[in-house]
Amino acid sequence: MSEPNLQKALTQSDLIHPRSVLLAAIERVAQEIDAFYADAEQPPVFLTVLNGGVMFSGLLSLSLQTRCVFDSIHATRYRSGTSGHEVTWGKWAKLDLKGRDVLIVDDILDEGRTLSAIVQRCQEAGARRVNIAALCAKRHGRCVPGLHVDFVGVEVPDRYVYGFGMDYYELGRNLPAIYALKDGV
Ligand SMILES: O=P(O)(O)OC[C@H]1O[C@H](OP(=O)(O)OP(=O)(O)O)[C@H](O)[C@@H]1O
Ligand code: HPA
Repeated sequence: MSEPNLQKALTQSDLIHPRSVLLAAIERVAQEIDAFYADAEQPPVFLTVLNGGVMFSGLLSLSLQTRCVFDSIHATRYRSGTSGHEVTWGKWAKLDLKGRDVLIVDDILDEGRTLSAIVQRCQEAGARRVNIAALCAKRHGRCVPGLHVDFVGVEVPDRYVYGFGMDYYELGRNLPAIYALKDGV
């Protein structure tokens, strides 16, 4: 493949969700999460999934009333490209998750393999309760059966999406909106 070109990709993409829509969705998700943890006995572990979850995580955390403790992990399946492979682990949480409520915060639910693997590792680490917040969820029928995402910001079409944390060959993560490559690009 030739050198990835973000400007060219943008001409071959559609704007799916502008910043204003995403910020409103994040506010709503924050309220849902606050209601969910209203009776929690201990601060949940707010577990950001690097790299793509960073923008969502930062904005969401600033809108939450819930007192949390913060940690992060890195799991990747797309390895800077646009198609998935097996899950590869970068860093794991520093906090001990045993007996804790864990809120996994990621940018996208696509086929759900990454989030399934993270949930399983949290459970193996002894987490008491594991929940998931995703900025967006892709509309298709290929998601891992049984995976439940508790809090979803917006839906996106079944095309490669980028922006607002998600990359186009590592470019475009700081675009303040979500774009989708047109079919066939
Ligand atoms: O539902 P799935 O099909 O498993 O895909 C979703 C995962 O893919 C993305 O990560 P990616 O591998 O692109 O890593 P990155 O966040 O470091 O870019 C995203 O952040 C999710 O973790
Ligand atoms: O469409 C996508 N865009 C960015 N990252 C992703 N990870 C899974 N699917 C996607």
